[in-house]
Amino acid sequence: MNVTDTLITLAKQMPKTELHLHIEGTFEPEQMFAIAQRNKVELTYQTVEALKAAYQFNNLQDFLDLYYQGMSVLLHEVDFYDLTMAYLEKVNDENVVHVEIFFDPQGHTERGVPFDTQIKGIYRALQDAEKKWGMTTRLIMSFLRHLSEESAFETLAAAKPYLDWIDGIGLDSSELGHPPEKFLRVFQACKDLGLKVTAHAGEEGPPEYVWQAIEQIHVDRIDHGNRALEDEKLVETIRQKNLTLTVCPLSNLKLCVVNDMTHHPIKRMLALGLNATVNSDDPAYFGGYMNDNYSALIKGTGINKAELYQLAQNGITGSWMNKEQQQNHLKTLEDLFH
Ligand code: HPA
Ligand SMILES: [Zn+2]
Repeated sequence: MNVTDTLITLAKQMPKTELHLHIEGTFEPEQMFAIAQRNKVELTYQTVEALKAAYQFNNLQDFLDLYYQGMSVLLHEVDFYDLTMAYLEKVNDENVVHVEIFFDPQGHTERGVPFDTQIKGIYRALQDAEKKWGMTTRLIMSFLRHLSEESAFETLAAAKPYLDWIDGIGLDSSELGHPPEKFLRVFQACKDLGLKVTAHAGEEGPPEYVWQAIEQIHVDRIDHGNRALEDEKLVETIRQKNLTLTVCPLSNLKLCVVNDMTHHPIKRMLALGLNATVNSDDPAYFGGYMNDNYSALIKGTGINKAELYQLAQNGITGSWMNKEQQQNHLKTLEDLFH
C-alpha cells in the first residue's frame, strides 16, 4: 500500500470525535423525500436527482437557502428521531466514538414546530446511541445569527425546561453582517446558566468577528476560524488561550472558503500550534462524513502520520467529554499509532 492509502486506512480505524455537526445538515435527499411523503409535504424539487443536482454553492448563503428548505419537512418528534438516528448509525460505522451535535431550534419554531418536539426526538436518539454502542454525545443549541437577539432570548426561554439535556450554545447561519457582538447579552445569560459556548466565526466573516467571539462572547471553542490566519496577533491569542478550532474541510471546499483542497490551511494551522480538528459540518450537502473529510485532507494536503495523529488527539482533548473518557480514547489512539 502507498503512503496515502495507509494513512486513509489509519484514519478510518482511529477513534474519532465529531465536534461540528448540524443535525439538519445530515438530511440525505432519500430520507428527506421519504419523510416529506410521510408528512404529505411538497418539496420544491421533484426528484432526489434534481435535488442533488442543486447542491452547487458559491457561498454560505447559497447553501443556507437549501438547508432551510430541506429541514421544512421535519414536523413530528419521530422525524427528528429518525434524522438523528440515521446520522448516528452512519458515524458509528466510521469509528466515531463521540459526537457534539448542533441543532437550530429557530429553523423549526419559525415554522410552527414546537421546541419540545424537536429536542425530544433528537435527545431520544442520542440516548439510544449511548445505550446501543457506548457512543458519548453532547447537544449544542444554536442561535440563528440572521435573526434578532430577542428571538435568541425567546429560544433560550423555551429551552429552560430542558437545560439538563443541553451542554452548550452555538451561533450559526449567515455570518456576514451579523457579528458575534449582536448576541452579547444572550450569550452572557447562557454563561450564567453554566452552559458552554461556541460560535461560528471566521468562516466568511473577517478576523474581527473571531476577536469578538473571544473577547466579547468568551467562547470555549471556535467553529471554523479559517480567517483568523489573516491576523498574527489573533493566531497568538487563540494559541495562548488554547482554543480548539472545529475545521470542516469538505464544507470549506463546497462553500468556496477554499478554492481547492490542496490550498486548505489545516497544515498551516497545526504548524502554527493551533488546535485544529476535523469535522463534517453538513455532510449530506457537502459530499461526505468524517472518513471522507479525512480522506480528502490526506489526498489534497498531504498531511503526514504525525499530523493525522495530532488532529485526532485535538478532537479528543477539544471535546466536552469527561477527562476519564478522554484518557481512554487517547490511549487507544496511541496504541494504534505506535
Ligand atoms: O457552515 C455553516 N455555517 C454557518 N451556518 C451553518 N448552518 C449550518 N451549517 C452552517
Ligand atoms: Zn457549521
